[in-house]
Amino acid sequence: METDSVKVDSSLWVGTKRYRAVLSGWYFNWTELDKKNREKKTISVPISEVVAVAEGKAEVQPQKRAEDTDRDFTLFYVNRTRGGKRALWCLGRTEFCCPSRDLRDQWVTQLRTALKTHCPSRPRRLLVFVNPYGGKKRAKQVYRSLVAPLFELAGVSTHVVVTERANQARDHILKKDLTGFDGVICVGGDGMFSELLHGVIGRTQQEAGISEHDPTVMLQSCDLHIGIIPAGSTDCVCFATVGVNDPVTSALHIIIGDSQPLDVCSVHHHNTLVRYSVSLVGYGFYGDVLAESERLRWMGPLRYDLSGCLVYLCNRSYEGVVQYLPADPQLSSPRDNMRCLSGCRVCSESTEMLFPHSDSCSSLYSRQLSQYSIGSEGEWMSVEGRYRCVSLTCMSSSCPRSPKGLSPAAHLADGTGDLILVQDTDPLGFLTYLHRHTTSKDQFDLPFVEVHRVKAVRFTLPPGEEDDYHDEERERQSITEGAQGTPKMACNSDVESYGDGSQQYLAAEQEEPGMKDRRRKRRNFLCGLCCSKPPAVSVWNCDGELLPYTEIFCKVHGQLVRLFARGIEDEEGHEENKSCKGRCVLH
Ligand SMILES: Nc1ncnc2c1ncn2[C@@H]1O[C@H](COP(=O)(O)OP(=O)(O)OP(=O)(O)O)[C@@H](O)[C@H]1O
Repeated sequence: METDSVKVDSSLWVGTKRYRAVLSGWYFNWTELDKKNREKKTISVPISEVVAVAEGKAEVQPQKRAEDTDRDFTLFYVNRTRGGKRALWCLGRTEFCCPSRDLRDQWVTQLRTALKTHCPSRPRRLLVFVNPYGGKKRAKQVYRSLVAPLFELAGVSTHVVVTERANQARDHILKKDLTGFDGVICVGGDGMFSELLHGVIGRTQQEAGISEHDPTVMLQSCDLHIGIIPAGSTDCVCFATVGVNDPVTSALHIIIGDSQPLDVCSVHHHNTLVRYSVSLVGYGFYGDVLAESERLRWMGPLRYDLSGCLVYLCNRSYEGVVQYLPADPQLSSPRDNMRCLSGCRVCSESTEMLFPHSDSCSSLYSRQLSQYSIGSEGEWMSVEGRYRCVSLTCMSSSCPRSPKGLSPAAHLADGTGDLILVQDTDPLGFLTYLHRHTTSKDQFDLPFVEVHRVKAVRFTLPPGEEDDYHDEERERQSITEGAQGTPKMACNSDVESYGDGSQQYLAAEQEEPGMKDRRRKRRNFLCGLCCSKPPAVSVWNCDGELLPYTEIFCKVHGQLVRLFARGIEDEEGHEENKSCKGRCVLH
């Protein structure tokens, strides 16, 4: 213990037990004392994980009760419990009784001062978007009963918008005055997160005067943090960045101002930005499953299982040419078994490479790295084949069903993505590949699977296939046009312009009728169990949205956005782990 930094040290009572309490440096500790003043068990709470300090015997809403007994104060803090194998966070609460009122006041003042000093980056004001129709339609209730009371307790003020239409949150962030907000929060699923992601990135580029349509441009990193309160039917981004899908855990990460940088992949078709992705850009199996599940939307979350089975039974594979720009293999590899956990060493070293000129990156190591990166983009590789699926992911994409995820050793913030190529194989082989996502077996240890750590990927159709593709696309478009007039595709005429800079392909409400037709058409396009003519092309699944293009260019933008999260804590609930020597410089 650093005795010179001790702020307060006194005896306190918790219930009938006497403790020695010490506030020193970054920690508040209380140690039980027996009748002979011998020290027993110590409880230690980092100041960074203190949620609030209240005078008297206080309780969190909705049973709020604040008895201002002269000599008591209540400490609220992050407490870890077990939710299966994962660490859930809940609100810890301890009432302390001091020998005098003066001492109580001294404790409260010093604890609050320590909070201000050690936690300057906590959010004070948040813009919250609640999707009342996401998941099981419980988002409003989840927010009201589990999250809002915690924000109030911690003194975080909020402006809450209950959305009335798709893309309202994105448009709000792109167009409205956000002065004074420290972050934007979604209460919903991955679709809502994607809205916030597009809004925050678009707005930042708009303010920086950067064109998002230029696939070669270096995008500006976003300062406005994004928080996710999971309340959707798919909450993969939350699971992969926090480790659990639990509204209280997420709310506590937001309150204490955790900050997790996140790589984002931009997807372009020629010179048009199509979408941003953080978890999956997938062609073949994953695209077909999404297309089929859209058709079965009326079934609710069950549709994913059914469409997965149907598409698996269809046994399809597709031709494609995949070009990729490999990442530096000396830093990490998708098969090195280094899971990206909280405080990840690979991510923190990558920060120095991604931002070599920032103040925190002036080490000799970073200067060498920046020399390495300048003018040495690396050589593009090219492979052509017939694939069951082609997937690019910027994170492990773990979820409750697949705790290891699509690429178990992928990193959240190293500026790379993992490209997984599953060549055409027999149905049993492909089933083995899929099944291994749910077991501890290595899904890449199969002869028909390749995985590469990459910075960019380009997908095109082989020369002969293009004609088939254009025939199918023309056929689809003529049907769409017949019903709707001009088809809604991400061409320049569909691009909305905001102010002087940012342009985004605005997907949902405008595009919805056209997309619906294309999806309706895909009922034929998806062949069923006994198709006479298998389709020549699949469709891209980009974080749960169908893309209207087959030929795309994807580029990974390192640490483009920041989430109120800290990555997955290891099984012991500690930040230090095999791949991390300490708290990451990113946090
Ligand atoms: N008020 C609203 N009405 C209709 N759609 C909305 C509304 N608010 C948001 N949305 C859209 O609903 C979609 C799904 O929402 P969300 O991700 O919260 O739930 P989900 O259940 O996980 O989604 P999915 O049904 O795709 O699995 C989002 O893409 C979002 O754009």
